[in-house]
Amino acid sequence: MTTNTELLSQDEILQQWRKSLRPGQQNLADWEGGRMAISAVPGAGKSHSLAVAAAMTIARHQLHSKKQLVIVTYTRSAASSIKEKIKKRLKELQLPQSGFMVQTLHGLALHIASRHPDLSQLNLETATIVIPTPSHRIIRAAVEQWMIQSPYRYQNLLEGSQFDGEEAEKLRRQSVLRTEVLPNLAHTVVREAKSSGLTPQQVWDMSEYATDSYSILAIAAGLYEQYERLMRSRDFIDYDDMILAALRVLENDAIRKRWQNSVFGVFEDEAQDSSPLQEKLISILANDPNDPDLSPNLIRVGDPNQAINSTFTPADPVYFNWFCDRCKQQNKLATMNQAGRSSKMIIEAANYVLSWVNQIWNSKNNQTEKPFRLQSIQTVSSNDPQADANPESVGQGLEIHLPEDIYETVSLIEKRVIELLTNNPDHNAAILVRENRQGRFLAEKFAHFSKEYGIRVYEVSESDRFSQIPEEICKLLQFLDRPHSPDYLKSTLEVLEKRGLISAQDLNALSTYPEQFLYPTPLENQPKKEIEIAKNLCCELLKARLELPHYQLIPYLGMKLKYTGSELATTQKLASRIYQQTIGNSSLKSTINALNEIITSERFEAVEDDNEELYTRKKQLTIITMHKAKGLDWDYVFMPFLHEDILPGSLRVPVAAKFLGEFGIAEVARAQLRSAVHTQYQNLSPRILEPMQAWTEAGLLKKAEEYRLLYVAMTRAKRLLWMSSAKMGPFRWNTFRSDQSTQLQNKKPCPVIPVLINHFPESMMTF
Ligand SMILES: Nc1ncnc2c1ncn2[C@@H]1O[C@H](COP(=O)(O)OP(=O)(O)OP(=O)(O)O)[C@@H](O)[C@H]1O
Repeated sequence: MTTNTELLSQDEILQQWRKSLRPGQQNLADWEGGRMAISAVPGAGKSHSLAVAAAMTIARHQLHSKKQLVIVTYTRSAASSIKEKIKKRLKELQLPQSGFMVQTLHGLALHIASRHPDLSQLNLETATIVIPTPSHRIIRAAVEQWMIQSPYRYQNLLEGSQFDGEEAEKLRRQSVLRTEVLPNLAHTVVREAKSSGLTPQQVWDMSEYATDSYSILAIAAGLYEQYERLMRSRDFIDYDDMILAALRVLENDAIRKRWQNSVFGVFEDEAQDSSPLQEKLISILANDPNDPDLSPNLIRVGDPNQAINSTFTPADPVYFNWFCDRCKQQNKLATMNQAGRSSKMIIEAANYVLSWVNQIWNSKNNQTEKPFRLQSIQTVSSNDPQADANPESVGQGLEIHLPEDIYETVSLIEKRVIELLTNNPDHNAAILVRENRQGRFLAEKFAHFSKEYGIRVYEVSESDRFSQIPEEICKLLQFLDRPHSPDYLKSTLEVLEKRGLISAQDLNALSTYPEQFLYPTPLENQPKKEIEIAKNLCCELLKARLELPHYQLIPYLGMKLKYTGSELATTQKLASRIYQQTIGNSSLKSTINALNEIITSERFEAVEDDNEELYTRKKQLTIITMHKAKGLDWDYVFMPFLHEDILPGSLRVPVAAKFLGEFGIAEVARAQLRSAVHTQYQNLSPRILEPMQAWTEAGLLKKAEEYRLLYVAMTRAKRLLWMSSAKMGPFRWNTFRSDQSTQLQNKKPCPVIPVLINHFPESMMTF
């Protein structure tokens, strides 16, 4: 492709490039303008062809800094990789590099908002960007405010489906509502409503259509309203505020036209992950300034079958699917269905899973969309330009094991990885897990690989764990500062439970009366063993508070939490930083304040942009979650612990919150908002589902997404896809201890395992 291009004319080079693309990819290169959707399969070369088509468009239309092509991607690393590809192509054509801009959606929004601070009302000099998780203090404060402002609704929740007025139960329910149910609800609805483009007032309006006894949507609207008020008063902004700020700028006719005049068109990658608000922003930019009814110059490329963020972000593949359907009616939908990444066997397995899942989505579920868009992956043609496209399978290509237990799983993987990476040191391998705890367990078991076999083991979630250290320490210090606060006691117990130091139990019951729990009188019944252990641990922590100077408390707590080597080092670093920061004003309170500041402002920087090349080095075994594996590939992919209770799993009502009914309020609110937005999108009046109906819908959406996650994971493999489902495993991974003290239980395999074995009998490796 790059040979001898100096001798060719620009037209000839463009022709060559076009020829180097696969049939589906060529649609992108042939685009002349208007709206277009490209629905692609995993490994189809979306980013590759988007970059080629972008360079061709820039050349054909002679774009420049005042008339640019805007390319939008979802992560900063994807943005920089596409940018490099386009630059290289333009260089070949000897064209300047100024006719385009590659941005993440939020980067683009900030770019627009910061140019017009008066219109965007966004002052980046003073504003702090926050990610409001349920435990974030802004969410907690919104909940407290709401409780004061809506005593009647709060009382109604407290009474739940039945209540006999008993004091201890009342206190327990208060704790559950204040520290679990309402923060979760606030977090979910703020995210869902805001990125769907709804204001608190619009959620209030929707709630008028609801008929449930708690008025869940009215509670949601109230929480959202409080959140917005608090954010404004503290000069905080969240990610959606950036997009809203850009949209406010573009409401101004003259400014909007100026922006539209400077944008030739917009190409969007990973379009299945867009929220309605994001779609709105790029559509406005892509519109013709003089005729908004004209089809916008907008290409959206995505794979709806790889939408795996919809249960924790408001992205929803339904919007991209609708966009595809709209384009299809106008003959503007193209598909990229050839992919060169995987061997034929792996492609067949992935295709089979896709069609089987859609098939079992039986008539009872026919209200919800099917999990997958029906498109099967095809192998590429024999003259495909991709090197080693559809490589030969290694072993059986698909190998399925049913080990006796998770420990046998470990030895099977160990044997296979050592054999494969020793014989093929240029190749790489990954174990894809559903939960971080599984990854931790495997990383511990394989820690000796590097020394004994020269195989590097790289556990990706390690850095995530480090970023939780300040928060965990802070929670414990708050408890030491005010041990009689039920909230602080509960957060401490949660940390201890998460770290496997106490067993899983109803923490609300323990924390309702801190005094009684910490210092029981001899008259009280002998507590159960697990409660005794929790109590003793808490008392030990309190004792240390009296005995140690407070600057030594942080390393002490790190030790008590059984942090390992590098975690301890991080704790030490944290301690010395806090020490520096609080010199001259050193007290437990100032330490907590300093920690709080680190937690609020730095989470944001810790996100994203880890170097993806580190994940795919040769002779390395990467241990990574299925979510994080998206967009990457390895020669050998291992997927252990495929059990039905996790994949596809099901939604559960937490025991502590059962007094509210047989549904989770946050999930219900989200499903209600979602269906209301969908009906509005289709210009109908909002349809608000009944709570049980919404709960069922939420459960189906979760299952559908889990199956898509499985599909994403399977399609990461190039030469070997190794899957297993052990017969015995832990009841739950988050309370599992790897010292073999946890009793294992019988586990049911993920339903696709028997289906795959049945269809591909030669893949079954356990006899
Ligand atoms: N026409 C082509 N010529 C040469 N190489 C290609 C072509 N199309 C795709 N490729 C190569 O195929 C590989 C996969 O492409 P890419 O990573 O863009 O796929 P993708 O569609 O983003 O996959 P996924 O969505 O599964 O992550 C890349 O190495 C890319 O360079």
